[in-house]
Amino acid sequence: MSRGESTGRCVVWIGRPSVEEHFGLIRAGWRTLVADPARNGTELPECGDGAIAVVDLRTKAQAAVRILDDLRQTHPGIAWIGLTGAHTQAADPSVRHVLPHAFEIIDGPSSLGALRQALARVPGDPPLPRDDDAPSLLTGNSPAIRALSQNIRKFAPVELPLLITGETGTGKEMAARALHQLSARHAKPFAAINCGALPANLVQSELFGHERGAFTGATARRIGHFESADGGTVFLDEIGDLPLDAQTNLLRVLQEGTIERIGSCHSIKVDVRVLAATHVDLEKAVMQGRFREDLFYRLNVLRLRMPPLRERTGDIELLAQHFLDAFRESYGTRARAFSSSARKALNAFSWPGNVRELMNRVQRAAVIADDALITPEDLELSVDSPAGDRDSLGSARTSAEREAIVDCLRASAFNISECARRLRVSRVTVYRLCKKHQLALDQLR
Ligand SMILES: Nc1ncnc2c1ncn2[C@@H]1O[C@H](COP(=O)(O)OP(=O)(O)OP(=O)(O)O)[C@@H](O)[C@H]1O
Repeated sequence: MSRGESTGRCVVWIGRPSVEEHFGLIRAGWRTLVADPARNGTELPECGDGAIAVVDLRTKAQAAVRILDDLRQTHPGIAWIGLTGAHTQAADPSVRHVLPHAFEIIDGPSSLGALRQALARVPGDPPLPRDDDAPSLLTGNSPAIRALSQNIRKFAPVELPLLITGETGTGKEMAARALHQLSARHAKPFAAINCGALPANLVQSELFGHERGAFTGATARRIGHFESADGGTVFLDEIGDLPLDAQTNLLRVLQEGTIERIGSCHSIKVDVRVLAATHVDLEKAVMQGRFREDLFYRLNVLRLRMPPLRERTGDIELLAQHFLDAFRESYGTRARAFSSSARKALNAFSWPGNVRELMNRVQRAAVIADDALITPEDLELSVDSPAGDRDSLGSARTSAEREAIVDCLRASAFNISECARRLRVSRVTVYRLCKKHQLALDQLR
């Protein structure tokens, strides 16, 4: 029993958390119960007085406030944290009215880090962190995952840059966190930066910082991620998206261990280990002149390949059950296991979105299943999956087609028109192909 359980400390999430939010809290040691207005109506999960409510006001705010009101009646004085978005303030006055009573409001795009920090600020015993048992975070027992875990243990203490390759959702960031936690740097910061999500004009400033007046709008000095992670690890996700000028500066960090803030000509020593990840072929990017060759060789000293889920024989059912157990406790769902046809469908499916997609499908199934056993329909999977016959040439073609579509959808930020333009096909064709490959856009994101 964790300290969180013994003191009644838990999170009651009002709304429906994304799978990343859900598992992010569970991994941080928080027992997480969900009151989803779309599913439970106004039914409240059973929680102790030490509970903290996280009220998701980004969508269906009024329904969430109704549940919060009920919870505050049964647990007067319960601390709650509000997650608000662009539309929250404009909503019903009853929603606006409740905001001043929040322990804290997190405004803007969801950030798990900010939520975890806000939860830690609520007075009371924090839960025991579970992040320290890093190797077991990579749930799985397949030969591929066991070999990977061995390599993570081997590479963690080595002070060299490392490149993690693998398809989307295979767990690259998880592996990077495990490498950090198993290294001598574990007590220092771990900074995860998605290079693909940074606006091109802000990349340098985000990574290396800037001086006051360095450019229009730089009204104060800003410390970049490399400086604030001094002594720790910097994880650069989607490294292939880093603009060329930032690549040059990154090379200097790797060669000389120094950075310069924008607008300054002083070098600052930084001691960070750089881990980078890519889901695109960096060798190809080098050949096309989009990625510096010298940087590629610097980063590619050690390499970890994250196996796609379809290669992890035996792990699919294990992971599915692992996620279902967590969702069952959180949602109080009836579903306990998977029917034999659901297991067959899980194993036959090709999982283009890998573990992330599996989590999403299991979450959805756990929420909607009426029975103790989850069916293929609950998972939105057909029993006759197109990937059933994996070794044939036809299957290889199907796989390549599916991968091309997933990559393109991702590169187009899941905008169908943009994806159709890039693939030079009609939007209808993109929809048809998504259907053919059972690509559910909301499960891949
Ligand atoms: N072995 C695993 N056990 C439990 N959860 C996992 C495992 N592998 C991945 N996950 C979960 O799957 C989700 C995707 O993982 P992660 O973000 O690490 O993938 P990624 O390869 O970095 O994805 P992307 O390329 O899209 O950034 C996360 O919520 C992560 O917690």
